[in-house]
Amino acid sequence: MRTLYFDCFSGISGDMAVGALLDLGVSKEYLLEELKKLNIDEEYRIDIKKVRKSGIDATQFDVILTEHRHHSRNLFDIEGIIDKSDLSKGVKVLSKKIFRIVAEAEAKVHGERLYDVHFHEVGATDSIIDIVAFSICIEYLKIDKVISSFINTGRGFVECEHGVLPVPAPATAEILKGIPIYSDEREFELTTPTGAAIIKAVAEDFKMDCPLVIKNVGYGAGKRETEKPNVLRVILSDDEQDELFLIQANIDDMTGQMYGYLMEKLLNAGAKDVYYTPIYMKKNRPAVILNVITSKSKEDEILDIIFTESTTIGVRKIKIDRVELKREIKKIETEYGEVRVKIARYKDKIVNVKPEYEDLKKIAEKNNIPLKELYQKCHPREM
Ligand SMILES: O=C([S-])c1cc(C(=O)S)c[n+]([C@@H]2O[C@H](COP(=O)(O)O)[C@@H](O)[C@H]2O)c1
Ligand code: NI
Repeated sequence: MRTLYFDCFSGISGDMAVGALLDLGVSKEYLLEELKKLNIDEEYRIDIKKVRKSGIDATQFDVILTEHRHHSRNLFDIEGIIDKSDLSKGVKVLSKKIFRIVAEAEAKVHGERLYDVHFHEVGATDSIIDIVAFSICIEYLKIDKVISSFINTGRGFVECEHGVLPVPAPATAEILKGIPIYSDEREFELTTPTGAAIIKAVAEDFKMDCPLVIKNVGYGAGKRETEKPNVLRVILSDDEQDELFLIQANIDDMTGQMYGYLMEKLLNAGAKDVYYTPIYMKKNRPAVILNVITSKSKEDEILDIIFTESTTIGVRKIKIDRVELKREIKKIETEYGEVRVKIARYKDKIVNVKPEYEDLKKIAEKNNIPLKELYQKCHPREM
């Protein structure tokens, strides 16, 4: 199961949330392509760049309005923009959920009816883009569960269209009802109504202690420069033990080159291993068994290649378990330069050390030294 943990130690805003998911690995091209499906009657451009925040490499997501038409949109207008787009159903549902959370808070804070609420900044194009972009990114990541830390709201006062407001802003405070908040010494707004609505819409739980195995981390940059890193951190954990399968097929009518090509394609697509076993089939026909070890997550791609690049019309699938030694790759200096070695440990004891073939191959060709000599000379015992 894929779990995403929002570490809101520096609050959360719309652009930080999008920046963090991009930094985690959402395709920028995919996001920009999907956003084209949103027809907003205002010119804008999107700026996505890597920045350094207190030494941390983070992604900054910025919506820059290239024309300044003042928009006063209400929930009905915004739902219309989203519904008329060609965005996926999931993105539309989540985007409208986030906007409704803000609208309900606005209505409560100002004593208005829901559809009479006119958003201030959140109704502006940049906030619409932030919210829809976040929905696109979270769908792209195929997340099963979202957990968040307590929310650092910041403190002090903030100036906005309303005038000067206490932090958390009234709308933010309304949205964060029931959600654990805190503030540190930083005297400014760390969590905005958009950021609060986003985390409220997606997080199933809020806790500071969240044991998980980190698969990947992303950092979304906040605008302000502060001594503490003004970033939103997202942590992806994927506890799905990727099941392994042995896929087999008996083949007797392919040429050697075709077998070679098929093996290369399968390995390049991420098969854990590919090998052929010679057999004799009915009527003593010489043939091979194609053996492909693949993880479940790669299975579809592997099957595509087998059925398009081989002559087989059927495969056998056997679920297998595998016991693997802990491995690490270390770079070490040798007289010929840097060589990577693969180190395998069994019960914390090094049981195998092997220089990386590609590195030795480069050295052999560059220095005109026989490869076998390099394996002997560069064997880790002497390294
Ligand atoms: O846009 C809305 S609805 C809004 C409401 C309030 C209230 O507290 S009421 C405050 N603000 C302030 O505007 C900026 C931008 O907020 P985003 O959520 O659009 O990033 C921020 O300072 C809010 O406190 C907006
Ligand atoms: Ni307001």
